[in-house]
Amino acid sequence: MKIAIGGDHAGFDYKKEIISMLEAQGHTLQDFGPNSADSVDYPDHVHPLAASIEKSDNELGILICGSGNGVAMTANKHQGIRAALCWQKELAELARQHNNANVMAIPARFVSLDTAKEMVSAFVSTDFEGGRHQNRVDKISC
Ligand SMILES: O=C(CO)[C@H](O)[C@H](O)[C@H](O)COP(=O)(O)O
Repeated sequence: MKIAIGGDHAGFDYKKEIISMLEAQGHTLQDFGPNSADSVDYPDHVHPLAASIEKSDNELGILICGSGNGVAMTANKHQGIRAALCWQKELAELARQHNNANVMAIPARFVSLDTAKEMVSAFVSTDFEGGRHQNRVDKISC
């Protein structure tokens, strides 16, 4: 699967580890940065990531920052994005199963690297259930 990844300086260390894990799982990663732990403004990295998913260059997106809030707020400004803030595996699964989330936001300063990896593996391997959920997801885009 083609996956976009990005965030800000607070998620830089986790981003490296998650890229390695996903590539080992056979996925193709497009890294939207940042490329160091130097302080950055997350919208500069989130908007192009979100756009790449909207035009189907990538299927899913992973965003990593300190709290997860700013990257999620930014990504959800894009009509074709459904970004979910997740902090445990079950939320990552439900974001895909019930909400057909195409982006997951990870709060790196509040979850362990192992939890982040577990969430990402769950997110990219869980399918949308459709059915009753499809009607609800269709109504998100007012
Ligand atoms: O919401 C945020 C960005 O999506 C994060 O929590 C940021 O990583 C955080 O605001 C960065 O704070 P810093 O003091 O500038 O490192």
